[in-house]
Amino acid sequence: MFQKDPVAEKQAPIETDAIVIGAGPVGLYQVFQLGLLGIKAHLIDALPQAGGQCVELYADKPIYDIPGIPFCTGQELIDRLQAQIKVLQTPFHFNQEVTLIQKRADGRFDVETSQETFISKVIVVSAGVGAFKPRKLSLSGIDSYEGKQVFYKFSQAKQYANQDIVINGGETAALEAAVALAGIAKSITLVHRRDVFKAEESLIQRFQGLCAENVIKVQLGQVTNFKATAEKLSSLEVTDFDGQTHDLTPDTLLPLLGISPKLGPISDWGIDLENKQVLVDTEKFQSSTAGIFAVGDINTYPGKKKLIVCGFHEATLAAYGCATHIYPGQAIHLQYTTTSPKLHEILGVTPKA
Ligand SMILES: Cc1cc2nc3c(=O)[nH]c(=O)nc-3n(C[C@H](O)[C@H](O)[C@H](O)COP(=O)(O)OP(=O)(O)OC[C@H]3O[C@@H](n4cnc5c(N)ncnc54)[C@H](O)[C@@H]3O)c2cc1C
Repeated sequence: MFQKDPVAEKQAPIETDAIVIGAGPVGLYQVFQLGLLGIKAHLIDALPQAGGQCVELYADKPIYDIPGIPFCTGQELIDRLQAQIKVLQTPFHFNQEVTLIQKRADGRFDVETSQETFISKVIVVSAGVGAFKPRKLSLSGIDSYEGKQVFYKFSQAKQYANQDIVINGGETAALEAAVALAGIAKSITLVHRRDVFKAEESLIQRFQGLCAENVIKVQLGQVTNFKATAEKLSSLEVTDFDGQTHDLTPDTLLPLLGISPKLGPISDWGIDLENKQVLVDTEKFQSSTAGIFAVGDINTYPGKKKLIVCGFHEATLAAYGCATHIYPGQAIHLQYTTTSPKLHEILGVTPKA
C-alpha cells in the first residue's frame, strides 16, 4: 500500500482494471476479494485515511458481530482489513472525492477526482452514506480562521495546553474533547443550545462531574457572531434563550457539531437510485449501468441490512461480477484459499503440507 501525494498535479489518466470508491470496511474487503480473482484495484477515498464510519464515528467502540472476531474496536477492524490486503500493494488515493464517472465509447469508464483521472474497466462504489463532512458554523467569514484558531476535528489534547478553549456542541465528540482537555487547557467552556447532552451515560457523568468541580463551564445558547482582525479571532458572541449575549474570548474554537454525510456527486452519475441508495441486483450487486457495482451501506435491494457482514458478502459476489465483466465469456471458477496454489501465490503464503 502506498499513498499518493494529495497535492500532485493532474497527470495522464491512470489505467486500471478496477476502481473502488470508498475505503470503509466494505471497500477494503472489496479490494481483497478482487485481488483473489487476480483483479488489481485502485482505492479512492475523500477522507485522509481508511476506515469510513468505523474510524470516523466509532474508532474506540466495540463491535461484537464480525464473524470469528468476538470483539474488536472500529479502528482494530480497519487495521486488520488493511493488514489482510497489504500483500496486494493496492494504491490508495486519499483526500480525493470522486466527482465524475462517465462511460467511454470503448466500454470502460472515466473516473475523475479533483486531482487525478482514471480509466477503469469496472467501478465498485462502496461509498457508505457518502463523503463525511463536518457540520460547520454558519457564520459568514469564520472559515478564514479554520485551521488557525477554528478546528472541526479534535485530537491530541496536549496541543491546546494552557489555552482558553471554547467547544461548541453537545454530543459525544464535544463532551469527549471537553473531558480530554481537563487539566491541560487553561479554561474550557462548552457552548450548547440546551441543557441536554447526547452521549453514553458514563461520559455524561464524567463531564458533569468536571462541570461540578468548575473545570468545565457550560454556556447555554448559540454562537451568533464573532469579532476578529485579519489575523486573529478575538471574541465570540453567544446568545442565550432570553436573548442575552455573552462574550467569550477563546484562543481556540472547536465546533464539534457532528459529521454530516453528503451523498454528493453520486446522484449525478446516471445510475438508478432509490431513496439516495444505489439500486443493485442480488446476484452481482451491479447497478443499472453494467460495469458499475455497489456494495455496503450505499446500495439497496429487497431485504438490505446495513451491516458490515452483509457488505462483506456483497463484496464477494460483486468481485465475481467484476471478473465476468472484465473477462467476458471466460468461466470464473471458485477456489478455496485453503487449497488453491494460485491463491497462495496471490496471498504470498506457503501453507504447511
Ligand atoms: C455508531 C455506529 C455503530 C455501528 N456498529 C456496527 C456494528 O456493531 N456492526 C455492524 O455490522 N455495523 C455497525 N455499524 C454500521 C457500519 O459501520 C456500516 O454498515 C459500515 O461502516 C458500512 O461500510 P461501508 O464501507 O459500506 O461504508 P462507510 O464505512 O460509510 O465508508 C464509506 C467511505 O466512502 C467514502 N466516500 C463516500 N463518497 C465518496 C466519494 N464520492 N469519493 C471518495 N470517497 C467517498 C467515505 O469518505 C467513507 O470513507 C455501525 C454504525 C454506526 C454509525
